[in-house]
Amino acid sequence: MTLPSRVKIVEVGPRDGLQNEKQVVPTEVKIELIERLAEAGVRVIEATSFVSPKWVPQMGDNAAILQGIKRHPQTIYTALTPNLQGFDGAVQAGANEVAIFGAASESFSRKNINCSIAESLKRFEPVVSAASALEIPVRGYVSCVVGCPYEGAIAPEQVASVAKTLFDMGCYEVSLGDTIGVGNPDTVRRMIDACAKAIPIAKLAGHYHDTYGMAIANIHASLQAGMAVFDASVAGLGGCPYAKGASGNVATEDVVYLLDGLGIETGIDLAKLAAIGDWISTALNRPNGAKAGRALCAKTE
Ligand SMILES: CC(C)(COP(=O)([O-])OP(=O)([O-])OC[C@H]1O[C@@H](n2cnc3c(N)ncnc32)[C@H](O)[C@@H]1OP(=O)([O-])[O-])[C@@H](O)C(=O)NCCC(=O)NCCSC(=O)C[C@@](C)(O)CC(=O)[O-]
Repeated sequence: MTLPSRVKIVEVGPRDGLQNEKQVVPTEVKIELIERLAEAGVRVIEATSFVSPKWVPQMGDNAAILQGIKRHPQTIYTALTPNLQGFDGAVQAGANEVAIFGAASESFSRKNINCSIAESLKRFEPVVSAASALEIPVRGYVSCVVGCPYEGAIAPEQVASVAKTLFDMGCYEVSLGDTIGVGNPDTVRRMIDACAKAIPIAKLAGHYHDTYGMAIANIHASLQAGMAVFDASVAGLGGCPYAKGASGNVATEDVVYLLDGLGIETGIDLAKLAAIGDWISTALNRPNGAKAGRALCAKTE
């Protein structure tokens, strides 16, 4: 299979990355992060989530973020919305796009959004209808697409079934989340192949956490399967509250380095991205999780 000539990167650092930070990250820092990412050429940024602040206090400043950012005219600013309450908040604050998030594991669904998979899918229906009435695109997520911290291995057919339900409901794209980063090129490829039987591969995205250092290899395997949309987090921000020692999403710098090397366009300026990763890591007082970012910054010191 020939690799795609262009890949869409969905930057999830401001949401998926920061939601796990123990310390409260000042709203101004989040806003600066989002603005700098857009300035570096990132065209889709998951800026925040409209979830219960009791569940995820770090995202409690969601409206202030969306209302406070200086917007780049070509960048889409998205937000997670688990229900109508979240959707209404996101729309009022000016989200260009929203995302609903389900799981392929019953136990994870209950821990994450306090309901079964079937209940979650029912709860998403009115969100998709309301979004469709306002012509707001909806993205779908499926978590635990390879493994679950509570249930172990997850069958590819189970992932495909949830992904297809989200797609049929009206999600324009379904992002497949290896939430705890246990996938390898083989298991990820089998999972993608099962999903691609149900949904066109062009409508699927890869969302790989890098807990065991497999994310870049999984992205390469996904490119070979024909996937051309990947979620990533600058500086590899994030972690998983359900897996001890888990690291965050694959670092955006590492993904762009790979794609640049393969001659695949992203529109993102890698040098600027590396500088952002260095800055946010310092601001959060945490190690920079981007290997390519660290190497590039070391060269300019
Ligand atoms: C889904 C709920 C809300 C259900 O939570 P619940 O407690 O079952 O909800 P409820 O409807 O019974 O409401 C309880 C309270 O929450 C409030 N509430 C209800 N909805 C909202 C809302 N939208 N915004 C703000 N507040 C809300 C509601 O108003 C009420 O407030 P009270 O009357 O007690 O004061 C909760 O479980 C929740 O917020 N979960 C969020 C979990 C989360 O954000 N997880 C991380 C994101 S998913 C992820 O990271 C995976 C992903 C996407 O990256 C892919 C991957 O890597 O796998």
